[in-house]
Amino acid sequence: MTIPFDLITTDPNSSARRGRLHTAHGVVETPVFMPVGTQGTVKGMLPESLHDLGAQIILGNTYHLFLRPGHDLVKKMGGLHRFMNWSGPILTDSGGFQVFSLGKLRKIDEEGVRFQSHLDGAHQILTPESSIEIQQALGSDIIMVFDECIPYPATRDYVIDSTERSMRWAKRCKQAHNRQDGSALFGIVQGGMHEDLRRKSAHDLMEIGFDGYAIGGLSVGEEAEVMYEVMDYTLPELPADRPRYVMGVGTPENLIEGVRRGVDMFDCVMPTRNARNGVLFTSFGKISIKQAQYREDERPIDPDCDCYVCRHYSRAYLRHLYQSNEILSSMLNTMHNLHYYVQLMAQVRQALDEGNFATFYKEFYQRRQSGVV
Ligand SMILES: CNc1nc2cc(C(=O)NN)ccc2[nH]1
Ligand SMILES: [Zn+2]
Repeated sequence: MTIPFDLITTDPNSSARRGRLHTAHGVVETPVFMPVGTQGTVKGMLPESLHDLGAQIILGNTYHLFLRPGHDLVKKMGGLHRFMNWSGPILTDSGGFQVFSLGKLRKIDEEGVRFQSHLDGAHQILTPESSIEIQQALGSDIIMVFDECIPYPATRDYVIDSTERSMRWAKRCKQAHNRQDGSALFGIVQGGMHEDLRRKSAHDLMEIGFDGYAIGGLSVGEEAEVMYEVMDYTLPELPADRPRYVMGVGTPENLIEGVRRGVDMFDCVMPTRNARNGVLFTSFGKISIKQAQYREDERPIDPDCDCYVCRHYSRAYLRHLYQSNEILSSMLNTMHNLHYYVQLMAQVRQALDEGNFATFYKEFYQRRQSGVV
């Protein structure tokens, strides 16, 4: 089944849109932030806690689960939903990004990518067909095509050759995708930071036809302004009645700017990875909890946050846990950061429902002017 996407409203003053995505494991209200669960777990979070803070859909990484424990084992255990006890929708990326950022001695050719596992050096190969097979074995609700996330910077010739190959791979993915399990297949726009190549990639994908469209190849070291430019000229090329997903993005500001330009879905390791490094997101900016200034600070991380952590713990305690390298430090910091990201999107959806996204947008930046309290 194609994933029916209801476009509910488009903001009168911008390209922001409110939508609803129907998946085999439930409905996803958009715009949405998807926590990353790389190895079959959102690090430090119980699935129930994820659900309680408002997470709707999570992301699994094909590269990691393929290497360990193996997609055959996960399938044998009933699929990723059952394996990790997450009953909501799961989107799996195709492995394209990780194989380039983690794999060793990669060799790319028309067939796919040969690499050595970062775990044990074993020689492996990922192809469009095997990536789809792995994602279907995992039981993914939203499957991503296998493509190359082009490094930045790259020569125009490299971008042209790589993007054309990724479009050929996208066609092979569509042919390999078995729709019987109710999963959806999303195409991924590449094209580097070149407007003409991005527009052509979008059109090539629409020729093939997908249930949703992602913008890949961003958040690879480019300036935020370049990221926004790519969104500005790529998003209007995509069909309005299909979900748009920007991969690997981003900071809270990136999410708000993406929403304003018409993005429906985001994923990023920033809230979870920063949490483990003691960096906490708040409505007025970021806090590095290890700083001595928080040693006797009895206030919550964010007075405007109603998460479990902010209702029960002081900055002083969270600093103590971090300094002591306690397991609970990662757990509580992650819970707060994910609550911030997920609730930021809930506030965006509410503003779009109430027709005051413009006011929300202005206030989002005003609160950050005041700086950390
Ligand atoms: C953290 N930055 C970041 N950029 C990404 C790009 C892709 C992509 O183009 N996949 N085909 C995927 C994940 C990403 N994460
Ligand atoms: Zn909080």
